[in-house]
Amino acid sequence: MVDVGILGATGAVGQRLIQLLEPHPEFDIATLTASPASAGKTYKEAAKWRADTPMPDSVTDIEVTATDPDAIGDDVTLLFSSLPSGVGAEVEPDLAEAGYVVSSNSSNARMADDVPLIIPEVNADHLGLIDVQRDDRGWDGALLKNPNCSTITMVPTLAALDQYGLESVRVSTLQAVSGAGYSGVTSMEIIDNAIPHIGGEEQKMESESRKLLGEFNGAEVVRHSMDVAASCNRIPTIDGHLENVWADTSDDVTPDEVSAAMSAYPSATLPSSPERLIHTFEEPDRPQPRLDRNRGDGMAVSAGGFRRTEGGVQYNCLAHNTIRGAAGASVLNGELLLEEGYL
Ligand SMILES: NC(=O)C1=CN([C@@H]2O[C@H](COP(=O)(O)OP(=O)(O)OC[C@H]3O[C@@H](n4cnc5c(N)ncnc54)[C@H](OP(=O)(O)O)[C@@H]3O)[C@@H](O)[C@H]2O)C=CC1
Ligand SMILES: N[C@@H](CC(=O)OP(=O)(O)O)C(=O)O
Repeated sequence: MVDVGILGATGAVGQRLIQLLEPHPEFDIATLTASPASAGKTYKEAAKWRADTPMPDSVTDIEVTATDPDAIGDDVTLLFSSLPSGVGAEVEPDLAEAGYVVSSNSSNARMADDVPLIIPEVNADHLGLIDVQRDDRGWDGALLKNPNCSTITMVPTLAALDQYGLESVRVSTLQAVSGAGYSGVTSMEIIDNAIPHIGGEEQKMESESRKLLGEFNGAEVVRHSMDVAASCNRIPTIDGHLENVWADTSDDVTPDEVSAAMSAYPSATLPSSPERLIHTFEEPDRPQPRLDRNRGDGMAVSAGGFRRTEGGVQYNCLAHNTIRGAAGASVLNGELLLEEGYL
């Protein structure tokens, strides 16, 4: 078993990380960190537990530490980070320099040239960028990232379509409130409403998807040439981001071929990867957040509503934003690091 720590363990994503790591076959939770206000308290004193399963007994009496290299034990090799991005930008490089391998969910440094941005089923080979990073920065540890939750939902479906020559992608999202965190959107703002703006989200979808589907040539990731434009919207669902995608391809492709290609797209064999990565539906009104977000224990992507367009195909896709889109994505990346010998 590998001793691991969770940075930002008291937050919404931190609690999901505890849910996923407590029963994990390869990882043992050894350290929990949070802000200076929580340091020194037991986890049950520091965390307002809001997850949908009880707080595991094994973490209740762990003393929460500060989030800095001196406060984290030497027995820990892997850190899962769910810090606010400003805090992540300050402390994650120090932790990697101090020898820890950091699998981070926070948005800072996702687009840095020597930081791998990984979805294991899509671009596991980009992990080789860690060797470039260690050479460049002289680190014994490492920093890798999972993408933004809306990007993770769409990219596996695009990866399945790329064989037909992806040229252009247009996407409009309907995002759940959990993506904004517990205090992110008030009930007065979102009930009986939809908010057609999520700061920075569109730019993240446009840039991260081209890095994820790019080619790693041993030195850098050459971005995919497709053109991506996004429009992001908040709606009053709790979990599960639904997205309407228009993808234009250089080759002619039928809706049936697209559905078959997504359905056949291979999953990985890591402990947290779902048996089937993309579930496809024939029913035109699926996937739906409430019905489909928990497929594959929240780690699968769903797609449906396939329709021919002038330049390619239109479809809808969905994933659980705080599992596949956040905590589960970081855990999967940790499993990949272990399998590939980076721990
Ligand atoms: N992949 C994705 O798309 C998603 C990513 N996220 C990202 O994950 C991160 C966490 O989000 P979420 O869990 O909702 O946030 P929360 O606000 O719920 O939790 C933040 C955590 O960080 C800790 N923290 C706050 N300030 C500091 C500090 N100065 N030093 C150390 N620790 C600090 C908090 O500790 P304390 O309790 O002591 O304040 C808490 O544990 C964010 O970067 C968010 O953008 C979130 C959802 C989806
Ligand atoms: N912005 C996302 C969640 C998030 O925190 O994304 P990021 O990890 O890119 O900051 C949402 O609101 O649903």
